Amino acid sequence: MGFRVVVGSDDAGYQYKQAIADDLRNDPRVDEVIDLGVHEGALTDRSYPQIGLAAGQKVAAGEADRAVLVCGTGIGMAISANKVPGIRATVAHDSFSVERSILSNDCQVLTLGQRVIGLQLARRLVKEWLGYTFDPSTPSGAKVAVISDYEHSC
Ligand SMILES: O=C[C@H](O)[C@H](O)COP(=O)(O)O
Repeated sequence: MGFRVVVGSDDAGYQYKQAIADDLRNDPRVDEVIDLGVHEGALTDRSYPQIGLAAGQKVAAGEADRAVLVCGTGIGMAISANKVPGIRATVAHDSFSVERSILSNDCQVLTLGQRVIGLQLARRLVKEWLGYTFDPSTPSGAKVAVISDYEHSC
């Protein structure tokens, strides 16, 4: 079974979100692309907090496996998605960080900054990101479990 991937952006990340959504729809590893907007790419009343929170909720509810979110820097999307219990989101603009975000940290959410990196790098990073799967039996699994246990205790 393939990935169900949420995509989302604010106005500042709209063009990259559209390109990444197209790539995902053509990727055989992806079963479903869920586009939470924004859909216009012009000024809207929804910005990174609304989209980041909605994406996090979708993943936390089990309605999607992962999310890739784009804003100007990736920072606001990461902060917003991380407010949803159970979500581990990070901005990552290089291959190694993208790899470790899955293999070390089991992040379900990758965020990118349209004002920070080029489009072709962003597209390549998403492609690489889909190739990694977290293994909870590795030493990293115990570390991520500390975070999950803390959340459950709150
Ligand atoms: O992290 C926030 C994003 O970069 C956003 O796209 C731009 O935010 P701003 O308009 O508040 O600078």
